[in-house]
Amino acid sequence: MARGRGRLKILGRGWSLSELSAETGADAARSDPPRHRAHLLGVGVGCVFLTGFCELPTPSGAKTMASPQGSLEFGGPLGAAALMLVLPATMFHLLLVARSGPARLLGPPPYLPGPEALWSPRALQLVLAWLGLQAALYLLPARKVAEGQELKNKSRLRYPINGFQALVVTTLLVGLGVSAGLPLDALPEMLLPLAFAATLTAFVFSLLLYLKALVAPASALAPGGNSGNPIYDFFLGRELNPRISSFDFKYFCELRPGLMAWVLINLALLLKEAELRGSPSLAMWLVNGFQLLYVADALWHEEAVLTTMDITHDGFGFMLAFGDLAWVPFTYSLQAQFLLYHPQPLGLPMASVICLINAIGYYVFRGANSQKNTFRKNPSDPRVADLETIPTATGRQLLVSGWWGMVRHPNYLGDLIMALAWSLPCGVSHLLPYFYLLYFTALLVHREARDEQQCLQKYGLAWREYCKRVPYRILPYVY
Ligand SMILES: NC(=O)C1=CN([C@@H]2O[C@H](COP(=O)(O)OP(=O)(O)OC[C@H]3O[C@@H](n4cnc5c(N)ncnc54)[C@H](OP(=O)(O)O)[C@@H]3O)[C@@H](O)[C@H]2O)C=CC1
Ligand SMILES: CC(C)=CCC[C@@H](C)[C@H]1CC=C2C3=C(CC[C@@]21C)[C@@]1(C)CC[C@H](O)C(C)(C)[C@@H]1CC3
Repeated sequence: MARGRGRLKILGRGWSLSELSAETGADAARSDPPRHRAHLLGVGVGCVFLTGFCELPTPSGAKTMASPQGSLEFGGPLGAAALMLVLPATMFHLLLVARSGPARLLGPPPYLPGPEALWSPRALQLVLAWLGLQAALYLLPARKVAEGQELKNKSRLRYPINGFQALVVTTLLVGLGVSAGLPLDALPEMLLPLAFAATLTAFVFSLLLYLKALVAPASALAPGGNSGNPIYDFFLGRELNPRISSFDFKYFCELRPGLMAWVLINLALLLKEAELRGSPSLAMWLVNGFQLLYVADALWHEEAVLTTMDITHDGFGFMLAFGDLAWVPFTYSLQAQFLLYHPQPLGLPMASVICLINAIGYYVFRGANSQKNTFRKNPSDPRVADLETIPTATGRQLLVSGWWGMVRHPNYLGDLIMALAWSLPCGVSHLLPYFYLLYFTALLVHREARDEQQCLQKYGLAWREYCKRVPYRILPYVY
């Protein structure tokens, strides 16, 4: 099947963009008996179980703390262990299925990749070089230094606000690289080994973070993630704001390497499509444009991330390290991956409707997030001073009109509307491009429940009053 200058080659169990017809080592590896890989998986699972479920004593010198909820989140150690296997497995499943002919979300993967298809020293070098570049940009002088929320010891950490600047410099560097012959269009063929290298990096990084937390003072530990169970604590993360000098690992990872890698992968998929079919499709343009807007917006409003529960409440462990470094770039680019292998016709009228849906979603998302951030920074700011509020015993107030009087999480609603707009350009013939919408709904429903729990603890009766005044959580009159 040949179109444009490039060629899509069917590999029987999947699609390859390779121009070479010779069977590569990776291809050959696919015919390995799955028995061997099942054995390896078994050994991996065994290790996790051995180290985590024997209720090992708390590592010497470690300070343990009960979760403020009194119970463990994410299903405790068993849930955490399951998630540590299921999340990477899901990511690899999606990467394999997106390039397969049938592209069935719920079917089996087209083949089980062998070690040769996953492991590539070059991919690991690329991942480490990318992290190094982003770390260097993080250290550049910032236009502003922001203070985080007050910590247990009453101090506040300082954070550089130069994420957008890093995005601009990265764009310039990538542009220069591509015009000098950097083969960005080779990236789509490397997604599997890159995702594996990113997962490995996240795992090793989480291990180092876990060890670092053993010597951290008690005041530096997160409210969750310090149960004493190594599996659970490794997953959730023990230290709240792990740093070396002024370099904050969690803040760095949350916004920069993963989000920027996501749009870079999208761009590589767009370039590859242009090479194969003469020009990128309208659907590919929309997906690239919408997601670039989302990432640029996050970096432009970088300071706002300092009030999210990831920064203020959650420790930095495998969940966030893997989420930031591997899950975001390799699964959030799923729609663009799908479109490269399954081109979808999209007319202008439908494209306009989809743009409108994305614009509505963005309007709600940005409006709600900015209203809360403005209010939290300065309640007498003229843009929010007229809004109705409920006082709380902590001295802080809760908004009960404006966006936050419509539902208790209007920002989630806007985000979900955008998620729908990102899937629609992929048509309705496959469920696969709607994975993000389904996963994101589950993530936000769970996140909303965690946040409610935390707010109830923080604000007590005032929160109950807020729930009475604003009865719906995310979708008015439905949920
Ligand atoms: N794309 C992705 O993968 C993800 C995106 N997101 C997005 O990140 C953004 C941030 O989400 P998240 O950190 O979960 O939570 P929110 O930004 O919704 O923050 C929740 C906090 O806001 C404060 N708050 C709640 N209600 C009120 C009110 N009525 N008045 C004033 N303050 C209130 C409380 O904190 P306090 O009172 O202490 O200020 C509460 O803990 C969202 O837009 C979400 O959609 C989130 C997760 C994943
Ligand atoms: C399934 C899994 C591995 C879970 C880990 C969850 C993480 C992927 C997400 C937790 C909170 C996130 C946020 C964003 C990206 C996804 C993660 C890391 C975010 C940076 C996306 C851009 C937004 O504008 C945001 C800055 C508000 C947002 C913050 C939370």
